[in-house]
Amino acid sequence: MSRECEFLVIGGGIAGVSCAESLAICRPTASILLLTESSIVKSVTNLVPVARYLHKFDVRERDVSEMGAIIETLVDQLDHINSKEHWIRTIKGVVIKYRYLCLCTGGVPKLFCGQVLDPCAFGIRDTDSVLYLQRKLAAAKDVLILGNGGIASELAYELKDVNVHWVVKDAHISATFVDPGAAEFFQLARSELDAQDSSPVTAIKRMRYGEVLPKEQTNKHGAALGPDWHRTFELSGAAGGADKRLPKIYYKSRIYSTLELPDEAGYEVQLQHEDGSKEQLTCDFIVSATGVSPNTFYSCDSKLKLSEDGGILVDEMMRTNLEDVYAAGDVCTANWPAAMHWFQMRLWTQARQMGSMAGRSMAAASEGETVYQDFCFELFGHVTKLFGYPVVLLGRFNGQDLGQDYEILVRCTRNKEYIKFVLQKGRLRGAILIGDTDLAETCENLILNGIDLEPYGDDILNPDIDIEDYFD
Ligand SMILES: Cc1cc2nc3c(=O)[nH]c(=O)nc-3n(C[C@H](O)[C@H](O)[C@H](O)COP(=O)(O)OP(=O)(O)OC[C@H]3O[C@@H](n4cnc5c(N)ncnc54)[C@H](O)[C@@H]3O)c2cc1C
Ligand SMILES: NC(=O)C1=CN([C@@H]2O[C@H](COP(=O)(O)OP(=O)(O)OC[C@H]3O[C@@H](n4cnc5c(N)ncnc54)[C@H](OP(=O)(O)O)[C@@H]3O)[C@@H](O)[C@H]2O)C=CC1
Repeated sequence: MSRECEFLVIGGGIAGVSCAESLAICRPTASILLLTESSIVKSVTNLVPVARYLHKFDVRERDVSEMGAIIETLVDQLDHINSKEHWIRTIKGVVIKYRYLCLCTGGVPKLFCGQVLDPCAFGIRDTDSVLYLQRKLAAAKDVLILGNGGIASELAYELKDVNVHWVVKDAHISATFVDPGAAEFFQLARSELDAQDSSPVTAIKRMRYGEVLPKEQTNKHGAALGPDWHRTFELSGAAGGADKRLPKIYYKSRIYSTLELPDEAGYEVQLQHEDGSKEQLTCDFIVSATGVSPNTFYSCDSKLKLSEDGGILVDEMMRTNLEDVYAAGDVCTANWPAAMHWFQMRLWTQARQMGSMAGRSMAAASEGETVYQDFCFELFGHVTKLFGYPVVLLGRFNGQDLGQDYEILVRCTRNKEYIKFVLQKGRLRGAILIGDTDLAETCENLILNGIDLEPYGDDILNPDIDIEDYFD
């Protein structure tokens, strides 16, 4: 069987859907085909500006058949690309000729034990993997969570009726997103508010995953989960007792070895601490929340250039090294001269921005027009929720790539807000805003305009001075 289209987009995650939607806007009469493994696709909805270039949005799950009249869809799996002759073949043997191809095949969990299937460890990516976690949890008393990023930070405090052993290689929690000060702010808030038996009151309304649960037969290899996914699933263990316990955190530690115990008694895990000492614990299983590897499990007639992290290298127009082949989202690695305030992180926002950029870029190429890179790639911005608090991360919020040559200014009000400014030569280079600070737009302006803040000294974060009025 064979098909033909002008634009072929692979992947029904945020990147693929944003790419197809942007093509449908730019080239409404062209034939656009979205090929995806799972019949549930994700798209952005309720886009709300938090600042001029920073948005928060919900992610909607819908059946691929609801994609609209302009975008054709096919549920199947990409198997092989023939870039010279401009066709691909799917696992089911369908050959699709294309003029332009965009690869948005996302990522897979990067396990600490490599990609080898290990019965004691698994990662979380899609609905399937959470259902697996749920089943394992039902009989578990002790769970080890390895990693210090988004998933570990969410899971460590969300599991109920189970002893959580959280192993992090840093000296503080949630190191991917925050600094030690903010980590302490979260931990204090968590223990104090848990003790009062109330959660921090923050209501960012977002769609919860599973509101549209994939049908059993189409459930495999779906797109990545996202905000609030853990609230949709009952994640309770079998330890009984107190409903929620604080996790036991092992700082500056790594897994040294694992050993399966007889009679399904779980695993004996040896941790190695930074000082070389070892510690032993027993757990039922390990959640390896140790990052993402780009998903490029398909063959190609010519070599796709990959970066060290396995991502498909793309230029500022989202073009790969192969003619008329583009890539976007978690599967790609940005390979253009980075703007002063932007860097890549595998996040929803960037999957959406890259997908849209790829769509615009392919549409322009098809009409012989020139487009320029979107302004969103000038400034890193991430809006999320951690430990119940709204979090905005801007620019080089943790001093990324600034070496030692920067200062930080912090304002913290216990259980309410944590504000950190990263300043270099008097200019704001990044910010962490936790709580309802209303400072996102001001910080965005200060970073982009590069205003010299030296004359204001520490007053810049003086609670009695309204810096919003000062600079807006
Ligand atoms: C548990 C979890 C929580 C997260 N929370 C947040 C958050 O709060 N905020 C945030 O910004 N980011 C979050 N992320 C990250 C975010 O979800 C991803 O960065 C984003 O979804 C990536 O989108 P994508 O379209 O590139 O990839 P994916 O969402 O992985 O989509 C890839 C698509 O490609 C399809 N596919 C793969 N291979 C093939 C093939 N060979 N043939 C056909 N189709 C194929 C898949 O079925 C899927 O539809 C979270 C991730 C996880 C796992
Ligand atoms: N709220 C949000 O925005 C959320 C975002 N996500 C996103 O989903 C994706 C997957 O999340 P996640 O798996 O948490 O990935 P992250 O990239 O967020 O975090 C991975 C963590 O694991 C650490 N790590 C890597 N390898 C090892 C190892 N062998 N042993 C111990 N620690 C290790 C990393 O340290 P180091 O960085 O030093 O290598 C890092 O702290 C990410 O793109 C993440 O950004 C997920 C959940 C929530």
